[in-house]
Amino acid sequence: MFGANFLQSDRPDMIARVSFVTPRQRTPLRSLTVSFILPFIVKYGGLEFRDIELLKLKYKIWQTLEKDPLFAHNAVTPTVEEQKRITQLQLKKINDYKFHTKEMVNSSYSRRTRTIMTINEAVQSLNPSVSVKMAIGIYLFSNALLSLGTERHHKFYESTFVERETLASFALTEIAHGSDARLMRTTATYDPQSKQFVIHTPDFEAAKCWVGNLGRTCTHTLLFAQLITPDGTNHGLHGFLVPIRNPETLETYPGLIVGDMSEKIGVNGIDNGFIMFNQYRIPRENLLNRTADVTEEGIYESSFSDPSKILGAALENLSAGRIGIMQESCHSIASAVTIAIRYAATRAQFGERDNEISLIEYQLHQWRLFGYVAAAVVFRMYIENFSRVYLSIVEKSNAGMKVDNLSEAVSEIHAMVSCSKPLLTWTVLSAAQQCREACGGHGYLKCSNLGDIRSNHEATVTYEGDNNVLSQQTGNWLLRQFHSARNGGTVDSPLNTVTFLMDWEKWIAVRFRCSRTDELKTREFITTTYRWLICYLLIQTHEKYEAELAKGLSKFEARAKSQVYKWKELTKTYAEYLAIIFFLESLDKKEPSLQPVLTKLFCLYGLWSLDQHLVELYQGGYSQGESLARLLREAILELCGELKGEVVSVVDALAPTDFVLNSVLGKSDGNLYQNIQKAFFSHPGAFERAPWWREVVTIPKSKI
Ligand SMILES: Cc1cc2nc3c(=O)[nH]c(=O)nc-3n(C[C@H](O)[C@H](O)[C@H](O)COP(=O)(O)OP(=O)(O)OC[C@H]3O[C@@H](n4cnc5c(N)ncnc54)[C@H](O)[C@@H]3O)c2cc1C
Repeated sequence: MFGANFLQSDRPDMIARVSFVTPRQRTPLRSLTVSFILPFIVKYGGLEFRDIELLKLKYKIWQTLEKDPLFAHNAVTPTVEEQKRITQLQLKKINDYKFHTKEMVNSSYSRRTRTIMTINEAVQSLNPSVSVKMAIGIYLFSNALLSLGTERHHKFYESTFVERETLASFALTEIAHGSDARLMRTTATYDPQSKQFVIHTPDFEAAKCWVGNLGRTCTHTLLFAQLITPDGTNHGLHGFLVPIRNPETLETYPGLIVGDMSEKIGVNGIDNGFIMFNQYRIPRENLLNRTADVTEEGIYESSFSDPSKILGAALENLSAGRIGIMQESCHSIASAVTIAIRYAATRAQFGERDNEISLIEYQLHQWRLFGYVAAAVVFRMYIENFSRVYLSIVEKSNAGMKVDNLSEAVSEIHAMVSCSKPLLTWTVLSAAQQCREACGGHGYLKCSNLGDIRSNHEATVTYEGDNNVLSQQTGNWLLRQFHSARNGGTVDSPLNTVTFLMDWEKWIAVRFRCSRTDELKTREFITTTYRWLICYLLIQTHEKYEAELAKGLSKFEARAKSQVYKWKELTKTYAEYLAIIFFLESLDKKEPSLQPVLTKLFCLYGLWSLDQHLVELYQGGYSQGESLARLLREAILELCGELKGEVVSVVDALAPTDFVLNSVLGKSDGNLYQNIQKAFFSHPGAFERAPWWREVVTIPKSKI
């Protein structure tokens, strides 16, 4: 049995033998290696033994939903309205299945969150719209109630997270302001007479928009508005719990103009909406008041009595959603490369003397795809390892336990997430495109699923922080650390990601000295080169920024003028370095038999990524002459060749079940052409005369 189906293997007698399937053999892919794959999935799929329960949960969800007709795949894209209806019904059904058991609800923060992430991942790979609906409408909202609200909001937490009776939304973005949240113009003015907040939208430019679940379905929203007290003081953006619709009729309340944003270029199951408030009143208690409150009389009070808890809460709100996006991205890239690699293993084109060979035999095809397979593996282990670290810090902080250097850890995690979400989401987007092209014309079929994977993933580069804007925050943090190290101060890096900057002079003095490709295919070469690159880009970015300031520009202008080739390159490089070091930490804990293939994948990812930085490596004098570029590229091609025999098993270990993968080109049975034929022949109306034929033919006039 392949990949994800291993829990129900029907061939326990299979022998571990990683073989390469040529079209001549056309052995079903199914016959490869169970005993190789089983430990590979359990261990290498980012799952330690103690996570087996989560893995079982994921399969339970997939198997349950596969049997439910509501989750059957459509051969034809339904209308936008129908997609919204099905998505909402699917969400309701998932809630009814109660995958979120009572035990899970009452478990530790870390356990609970990892279970939620597992449920979300399982659902995302089937219908991303449902998982986004769930992530915003249930998890983000209930998390925000816990971290920004107090006891008085607990009943909403119960009805959303536990009972699943409330579906919410998250309203921050406005028509005229998205990335720059400070300038949002929706106001919440306190009225001491009625003890209510009056929410108001001054004009259409201040209408909240893009709000997922708002267009048709949510009953409440978590609204961010400028809090204004009766003395006219604006206290900045605060979170409010705002009722939107009658839960029994789904009619919007008077005082609101709510609309659906119509068709998007992906995730059309989500009803993104816009809203304008006309002096709309909500009770004073609906302010989420953990960090600040307004008294009945209208006095603003800030309650930063326990800063460590507040920081922990802030960390959770900022980062948890983005970590969720990264986990979902790991699933999307795994599905995309599974389809393309299985296709490449079974599809043959050209050859000498009529001996056709599989696409996977072509070096060009390997080079196009294997880097993304390596990225899929490295990212999964990175995010798994990083989530663990992150959740344990938040858990300790929320439990009031002492966390060393909490505020520094919060800043470091924020910097890490702010560049990693861009790296992962962008890489997955280009992987989906490359995989689509690697499957040729058949990849363009809807039933390949590559188009849906690509379009549904695309919005992740924009939401929860536009990638280009978000990653600038990483640059701020990195430059601060570098500035301190350069001036003899300390580097605040409790997670140890840039402690090496304390020795920046040592790292920047390193020079390329290799003469054989073997020397490049090592963790030492890859990590050392990345450290050199980060130091070099820090110096370059710092100097550029200082030069712009020296010209008389403001800090804002100087920062804007230092983005291209400097700041942006720096944050991307740091994100790749993070993936590498977190992967290596996990690798060392894996079973020895898995380490050779994982090491090859690691080296391929590292060198494939460094290939994109050759300009800086030469520009900064890390190497002179042709040998660095030549050896690096030779090493990449060697690794592609070395991985050719193992890559099918690697994607089998990454792949979800066939039902979830939902691709005619990527089925695990390897019967590519039979599966395409089945899809063509079963397509509704495939063999029928066009129903509109009369409109297009010219009937010859009778000559009689
Ligand atoms: C499918 C989807 C779902 C969404 N769901 C929600 C939701 O539920 N709730 C919600 O509140 N919002 C939601 N959003 C909105 C989303 O969060 C915003 O679109 C995002 O924050 C970017 O803001 P913007 O669209 O205003 O882009 P802008 O901020 O206007 O950016 C436009 C472009 O300008 C660039 N740019 C901006 N500033 C700079 C700068 N300083 N330097 C260089 N370049 C810059 C950006 O990189 C971007 O490419 C959703 C969006 C989408 C697409």
